[in-house]
Formats: sequence, structure tokens, C-alpha cells
Amino acid sequence: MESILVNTVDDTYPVIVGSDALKELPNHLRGLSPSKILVITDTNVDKLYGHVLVDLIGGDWKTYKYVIKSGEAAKSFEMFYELHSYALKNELDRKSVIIAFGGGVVGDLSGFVAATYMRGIPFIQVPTTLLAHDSAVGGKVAINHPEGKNMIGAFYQPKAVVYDSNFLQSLPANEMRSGFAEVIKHALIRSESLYQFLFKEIRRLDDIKTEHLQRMILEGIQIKADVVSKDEKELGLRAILNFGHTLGHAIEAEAGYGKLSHGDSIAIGMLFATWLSNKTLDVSLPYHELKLWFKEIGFPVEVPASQSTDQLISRMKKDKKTTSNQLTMIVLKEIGVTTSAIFSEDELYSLLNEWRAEERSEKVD
Ligand SMILES: NC(=O)c1ccc[n+]([C@@H]2O[C@H](COP(=O)([O-])OP(=O)(O)OC[C@H]3O[C@@H](n4cnc5c(N)ncnc54)[C@H](O)[C@@H]3O)[C@@H](O)[C@H]2O)c1
Ligand SMILES: O=C(O)C(=O)C[C@@H](O)[C@H](O)[C@H](O)COP(=O)(O)O
Ligand SMILES: [Zn+2]
Repeated sequence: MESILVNTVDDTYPVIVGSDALKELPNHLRGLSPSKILVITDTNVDKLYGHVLVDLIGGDWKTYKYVIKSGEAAKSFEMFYELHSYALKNELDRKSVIIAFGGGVVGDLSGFVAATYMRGIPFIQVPTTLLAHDSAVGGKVAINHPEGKNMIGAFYQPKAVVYDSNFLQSLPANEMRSGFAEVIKHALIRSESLYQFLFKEIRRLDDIKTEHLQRMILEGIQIKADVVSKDEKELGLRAILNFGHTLGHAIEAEAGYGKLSHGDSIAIGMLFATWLSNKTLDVSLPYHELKLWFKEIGFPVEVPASQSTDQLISRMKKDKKTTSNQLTMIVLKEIGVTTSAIFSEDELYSLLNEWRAEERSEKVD
């Protein structure tokens, strides 16, 4: 078992990682002396593991459980309101603790409820997806708006993250792929050696060796923890964690929440950002190698044909990194080294169109 620390302005918290990490949860709860506990989970996780968590903590503390319908649609204002009503009905107070037990959807939603209930109560992340090696760490909590991803939210750090890799054994293939996109992101922005390792060893996701999985989770979390510890509220450096997300979020929202996974969407976004790096900086990143690898893994590698460049640019304009109509893209100077590039709406429109046209013509050739 490993413990990685995240240092924030107000606090330092551990990310406990490993098989059987879950047994550390009661210790962390004891440290918080909760008056009550609210476990928020989703229908799939509850079916598989609901009893495990309740058996572990239910004897020691008055515990409530709220099960949301699985899927991205739950990151909604309605569900946020519903959870607040449930917490009020059951008289949770300021010493109550929320446990987010699930993937990034449960984590983002529950974290935002914790951030806002009575102006903030403690919460612990117990992630159950590969993607959540990213989402559970760093305190970005949010719900979606039809206009855009994570538009209503906060920076609100958990008291601890307990990441038990045993949960990943039941994760469906498409969800492993979605999480793997964020692992690749962490490598591309911060670690050439992690990228080389992933590229060499991981050609398919249904037979990942345990030690390979452990390595990618640990290094991914270390990268995330390091960036967040240096820039908790995205005043500068943290924006690198958004590599692939400017286009990726636009694609995800345009498809309709839950239609295309977060990871699949940002995989397309990362390909565009890599192409854009080659096009606009004096660099030659292995774009074609990356694209072929993505295809082999099963990622979509193009923007859905039904989405127009117009629609996408209008969504990208609303990205949180945009200021005064200038769109910011995180690009790569080399693998493991990023910089940011600013574009006007028209410039980015032309570049996105050019990339899409090139991809179409390559398919025909
Ligand atoms: N806050 C952040 O920093 C951050 C970072 C990355 C992504 N995100 C957000 O995370 C969300 C995506 O998270 P996700 O990919 O974990 O999605 P998710 O929470 O929807 O989980 C994916 C699916 O897997 C199921 N599942 C979860 N754990 C399981 C398990 N152990 N076994 C079997 N099935 C299981 C879920 O029920 C769901 O159907 C998006 O909303 C994205 O915007 C947030
Ligand atoms: O932690 C961060 O910072 C990230 O950008 C991580 C991303 O993987 C994640 O999808 C995040 O929710 C995106 O944030 P947003 O600010 O673009 O909504
Ligand atoms: Zn992401």
C-alpha cells in the first residue's frame, strides 16, 4: 500500500493506493469523528459493493446511503438538489461526513454536495474506476449545465482518498478505456518515461498485468498530486491537466451527456492537441504513432461526423480557460513538456476544420 500526499493551502491529505486500501477507511473516519455518514454511490457500484462498505463502517457510525442512477446525466442540478434534500431530511449536520463511493460522476457530484451543504462538510473519496485515479484527487467538484461540462462547481478538497484497486476487477472494458485516456494524458503532459512504458506494454486493456496497472495508477496519481500541490486553484500550472479537454469537453457535451464517455472524448481532444502542437509550434511529435495506438486500444480517433466545427467552436468558446474570447489550448513542446497557446475563435475554427479535412482525406487515400 502506498500513500501519496496532496498539499493544499488549507490542509494536506493522503491518497491511499493499493489492493485492500479500503481497510484504511475506518481509521480516516475515526479521525473525523462523524456525527453521521452519508454514502453516495450509484446503481452499479451499489449492486457490486454496497454491502462491503456498509459492513465495514455501518456498525460504528449512523450511516445513510443514497444510490443515484449510474451515468453522466446524474451530474445535474436536479440530483444535486435531491441530495441536499435527502441530507436535510436525515438531519446531517456540520460534523457529518459524505463518502463518495464510485467513479468520477459520483465523486464530482458528491464533492459538490459536500462543498455546499451547510457551506461545507467533510468528504472522503472512495473511487472505484480507473478514471477516478484522476477525478478523486485534486478537489475539482462540479455538476454539468446543458451549455457545458462542470460549469457549476468548486475547488473543494476531500479529507482523504482511499483508492482500492481491487474494485477495478469488475470494471467493463469501455470504462477501463475511458480511464486509460487520463493515464495517457498524465504521461503526455508530464512523463516521457511513463509514456514510453505505456506505449510499449499496453496494447490492449483486457489483459493488463497487475504490476502494470499499479504502476500507471501510482504514477498518474503522483503526477496529479504534484501539479495540484503546486497550483490548487488553476491559476497557472494546473491548466496542463486540461490537455485534450478543450475539444474533448465540447465533443462530450455536444454528443449529449453519457453518450460518449469522458475518456473517449478527451482521447479525440488529445489527438487534436497533438496535431495542433506540430502545426503551430516548431515540433514533431509522433502524431501518427499516437493515433494508431489509440485505434489499437479502441479509442475513437475522429470527431463524430454529426458534430459541426461551428457547434464545437461555440462550445469551446465557453471553456473555463477562455478569457475575453481568446481560447487557450494546452499543447506539447515534447512528450512530457507542455505550453499553452492562445487562439482567436476564427483561428481555432480554421485549424480544427483543417485537421478534420486531413483526417477525412487520409481515410479516403
Ligand atoms: N474532478 C476531476 O478532476 C475529474 C477528472 C476527470 C474526470 N472527471 C469527471 O469524471 C466523470 C467520469 O468518471 P468515470 O469514468 O469514473 O465515470 P462513472 O462514474 O460514470 O463510472 C463509469 C461507469 O462504471 C460503473 N462503475 C463504477 N465503478 C465500477 C466498478 N468497480 N465495477 C463495475 N462498474 C463500475 C459506473 O456505475 C458507471 O456506469 C466525468 O463526469 C468527468 O467529467 C472529473
Ligand atoms: O484536475 C484538473 O484540473 C483537470 O483538469 C482534470 C480533468 O481530467 C477533469 O476532467 C476536470 O474535471 C476538468 O476540469 P474543467 O475545469 O475543465 O471542468
Ligand atoms: Zn478529464
